[in-house]
Amino acid sequence: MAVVATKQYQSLTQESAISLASELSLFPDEAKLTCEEIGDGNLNYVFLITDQMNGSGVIIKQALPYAKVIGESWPLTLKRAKIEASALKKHGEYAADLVPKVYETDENLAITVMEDLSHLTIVREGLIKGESYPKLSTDIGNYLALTLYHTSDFALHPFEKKALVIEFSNPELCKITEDLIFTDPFFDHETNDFEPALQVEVEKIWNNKLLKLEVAKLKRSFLTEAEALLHGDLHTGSVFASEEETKVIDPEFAFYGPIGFDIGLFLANLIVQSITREGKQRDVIHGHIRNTWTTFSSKFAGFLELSEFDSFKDIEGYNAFLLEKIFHDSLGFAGCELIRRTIGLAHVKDLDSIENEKKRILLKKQTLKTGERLIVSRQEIDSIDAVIELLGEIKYEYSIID
Ligand SMILES: Nc1ncnc2c1ncn2[C@@H]1O[C@H](COP(=O)(O)OP(=O)(O)O)[C@@H](O)[C@H]1O
Ligand SMILES: CSC[C@H]1O[C@H](OP(=O)(O)O)[C@H](O)[C@@H]1O
Repeated sequence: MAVVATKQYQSLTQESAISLASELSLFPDEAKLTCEEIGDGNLNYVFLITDQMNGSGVIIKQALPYAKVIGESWPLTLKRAKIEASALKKHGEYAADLVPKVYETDENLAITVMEDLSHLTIVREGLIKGESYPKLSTDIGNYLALTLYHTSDFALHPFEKKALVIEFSNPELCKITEDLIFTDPFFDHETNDFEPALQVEVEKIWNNKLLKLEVAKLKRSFLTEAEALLHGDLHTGSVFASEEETKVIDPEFAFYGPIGFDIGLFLANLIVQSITREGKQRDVIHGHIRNTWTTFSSKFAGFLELSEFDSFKDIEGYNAFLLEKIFHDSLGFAGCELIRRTIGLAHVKDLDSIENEKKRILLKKQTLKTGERLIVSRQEIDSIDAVIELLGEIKYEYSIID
């Protein structure tokens, strides 16, 4: 719904965000509103408007006509705001408790007005501090099964599914992923960003023909397999949580793509945490890795058995084939995410905030190696326990850092 249809796009300030909140009657007349821009992501403004009378708040997220982290030299479509709001609503139809409520949207202003989740913590930040989120992997496993199944050909009439593929066509944001995850890190490209101490490892990646062949296959899958409406950027910075709640935010990269992509990105960001931890601290992350996959796969398998639109659902072996394909795809996509978060344009705080240089470089090398192994060996890795075993092999080298 266009709430202020006559408005031309202008980027909001803290003052104009408050005026907009009043204009949209988001608060009672007597409210005393304050505003803070809290966006720490790469692309958008996020304004938190709070009523000082009772502490209640709303979020106004606004897309800029360029990528915030780069500046005006990287123009970017404002349509991403509509995609994000529509994806939140579509995923909310199936996983209402796991996404923020959307109150208003306005395409001209490229804004989404949504539920304030400030009582929760961004999972990446919390995990770095050692906080634990007991429900995280069950909730994300369920979110993945619910959103990916219910937007797929298994659950939708073919006409409805293809209409959604059109609605969620998101070429500019997909191009970012195609470049930053599936291409640039594997070539000597100007967007790459890594410490000189990684030069030898990076050049090995650039010269690894077998690795590049497998990345090419994964990129092709991303480009061509319109399996389900993906979140499109499901890293631990896109998840808010507490001990009781989990909410997935920021689906502006949503589009119809391969199911394993969302799973792989989430697993990769857990794997980064595993790599940065020692001893027993790793077990909780390994538990989340295992439980994300087992929750997703058991729920998704159950849904497949009930599919209204899959004529082959009772053919022996077919559902097992689907789950195996999703698993191997997920591992490959996880590998690409691990490599791009280490040497590509957009890094992760889990690794970059490690102050001890020797340790940081060693862990980045481990991350690159793990990414490479997941990509190249994904078809041979036959269970989530085998992934955890592979992570366990890192322990020995890790113990020689200090
Ligand atoms: N609904 C929300 N409630 C509270 N804070 C939010 C909400 N959405 C985003 N934020 C804050 O803004 C930050 C950036 O949001 P995000 O959607 O990830 O932006 P970007 O698209 O720029 O990556 C988040 O890390 C979080 O701190
Ligand atoms: C210049 S976009 C880089 C990177 O940023 C996005 O993440 P987020 O919006 O969560 O900060 C996405 O991962 C892109 O690949």
